[in-house]
Amino acid sequence: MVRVKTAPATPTAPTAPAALAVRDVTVRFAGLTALDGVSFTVEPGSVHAVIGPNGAGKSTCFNVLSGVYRATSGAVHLGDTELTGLAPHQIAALGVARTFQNLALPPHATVAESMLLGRHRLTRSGFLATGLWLPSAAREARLHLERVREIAEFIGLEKELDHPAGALPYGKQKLVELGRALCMEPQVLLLDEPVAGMTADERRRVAAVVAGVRDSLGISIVLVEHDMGVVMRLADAVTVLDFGRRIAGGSPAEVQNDPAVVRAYLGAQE
Ligand SMILES: Nc1ncnc2c1ncn2[C@@H]1O[C@H](COP(=O)(O)OP(=O)(O)OP(=O)(O)O)[C@@H](O)[C@H]1O
Repeated sequence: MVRVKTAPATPTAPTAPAALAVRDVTVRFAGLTALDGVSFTVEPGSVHAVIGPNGAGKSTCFNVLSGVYRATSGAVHLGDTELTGLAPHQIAALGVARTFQNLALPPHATVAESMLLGRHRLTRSGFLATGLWLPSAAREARLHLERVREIAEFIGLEKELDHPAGALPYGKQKLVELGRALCMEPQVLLLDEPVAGMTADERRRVAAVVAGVRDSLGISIVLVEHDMGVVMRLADAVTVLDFGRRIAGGSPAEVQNDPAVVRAYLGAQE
């Protein structure tokens, strides 16, 4: 008998704004439990911060959401679509875009070119059509560039579109990185310490852009961030981790006054 192998169904992105649900996720590295049965839900169109002292498991959580780490157990869903175990590019294609803590911009590319990289998965024309400069490819390239321009305006970088991204001040380079992620037209944006290493002015500017992404574009944001000022001002909900466990969750005001959170942070200072 000939057996016909059926390909596993390709997951499809939810069409309506969907919640990102993290359910009972555990990650173990050779004897160390970096995340221990962590659950939380990122509501559509909200900023959800994941905080905690050093080594609490924030980066591990971020890496599970973006597909860099595979959960030992538990599941992550975007709406009805399961993300657990998918590769980073598949998760990105389903509408979950990330930025990097360290800059990941190509060294000589302009701001426009760097942001265009984010359009890659939305590009229909193949390399051949683009290389031969066929009218359909030219039309498509124009549309993508228009969108890049709109997003650059949104994040306040329209004047720098033709500048080499690598020559911009650090704060603006981080905005280009955010712009590149927005160019993917995500439903969820994962931000890994977006204001780390910035001046007070740069921090304010990035915080305003992130608030705009939520308020004007309706994109959900998962924010892993050490800067409590930014977290408290921006977040709609906060999940607090300590030693890989979720020790508290709620509004910024609720977690700020939670004795378990105060203990975890005071303990971390000892
Ligand atoms: N790839 C890995 N291999 C082994 N252990 C790891 C790995 N990644 C993280 N860990 C360990 O898992 C625990 C959680 O680390 P993680 O980096 O997620 O914490 P964090 O909250 O992001 O810390 P920080 O605020 O210092 O960045 C730590 O004990 C860390 O040493």
